[in-house]
Amino acid sequence: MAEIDADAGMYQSDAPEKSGALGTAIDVKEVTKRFRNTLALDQIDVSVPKGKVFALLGENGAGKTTLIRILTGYLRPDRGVARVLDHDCVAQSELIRRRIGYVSDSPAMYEWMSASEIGWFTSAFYDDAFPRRYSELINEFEVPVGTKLSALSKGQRAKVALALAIAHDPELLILDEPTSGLDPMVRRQFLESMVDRAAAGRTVLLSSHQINEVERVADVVAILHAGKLRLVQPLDTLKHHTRIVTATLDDAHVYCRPPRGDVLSETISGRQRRWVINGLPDDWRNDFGEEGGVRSVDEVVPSLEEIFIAVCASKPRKPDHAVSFMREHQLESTR
Ligand SMILES: Nc1ncnc2c1ncn2[C@@H]1O[C@H](COP(=O)(O)OP(=O)(O)OP(=O)(O)O)[C@@H](O)[C@H]1O
Repeated sequence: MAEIDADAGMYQSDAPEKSGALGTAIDVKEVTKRFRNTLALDQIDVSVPKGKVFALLGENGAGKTTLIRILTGYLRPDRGVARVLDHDCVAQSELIRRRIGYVSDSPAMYEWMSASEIGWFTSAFYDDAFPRRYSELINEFEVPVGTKLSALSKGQRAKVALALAIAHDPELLILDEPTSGLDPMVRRQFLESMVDRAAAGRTVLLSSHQINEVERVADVVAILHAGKLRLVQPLDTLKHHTRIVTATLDDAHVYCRPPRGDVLSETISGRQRRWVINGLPDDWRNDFGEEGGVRSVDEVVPSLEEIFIAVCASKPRKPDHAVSFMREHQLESTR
């Protein structure tokens, strides 16, 4: 059972123990981070259930890397609490880094080592199975093992960073733009392996600009916009309950109220009104039943990219209009 907190507009669960059968991998409460004049993160509240591929989307500068750096203990929040695998991200960052796999958007590695040497070096920090898994991954990715990292291509280096992050079979894998630099075949292979990881109960946090790829693999999607978390929803729910509704009016100058639901964006063009609406009720057409001057209405299923653009193109709204937030991955209406 869950309900909407009318003041905060956020989805609140009254049964946190039910938040995913496997528990919670990431729990962030009211996290705020400022760099001088930039509010990089503004009261972020999010919880990621274990066993899910969680995609973090946002424009350049939205705050994705800042959030990831807080989760991995490389940055302290100014306010709020972040926990990963039940450890505090400030006080227990060492523990967290042992238990997770992390690939940053610009992985720093010992350039003078070869792929096999860096695998051997890193294996000292992990279990006995690390060298075997690392070597399997490196072979699968077809990375030359004896060449110095400095002499590898960008894509080959990305593959080494990924193999190092995955080889200890972490409970949580955090990836900041993981597929940039990878060729299409490896990208596909890699993303499919993320789905397999989630099916095996592992959790994956994926920050990416490749929205079409995210759409193929994510269970839950979060959209950050200008430091605010604007939307968190299971992808199925988001796609099932978000529509582009277009109304054609008799007169271009008449006001037309949008149908019920959370209006992510509104576009006015001559006699046409176009809304991207999350949480559109099935009987939305009734909203225009008694409306004079509406000639026709139509609905289209948007792609994730269209939803993303609608969220990011609209002006930031106050928290009381924030789209539903889930603490368990079951669908609950936001209305
Ligand atoms: N160390 C820093 N010092 C000052 N400002 C910073 C610092 N790190 C991040 N910022 C600012 O915080 C905001 C969020 O940056 P962040 O790197 O988290 O965005 P992002 O969503 O990861 O962007 P991108 O998709 O371009 O990687 C930006 O305005 C950025 O300029």
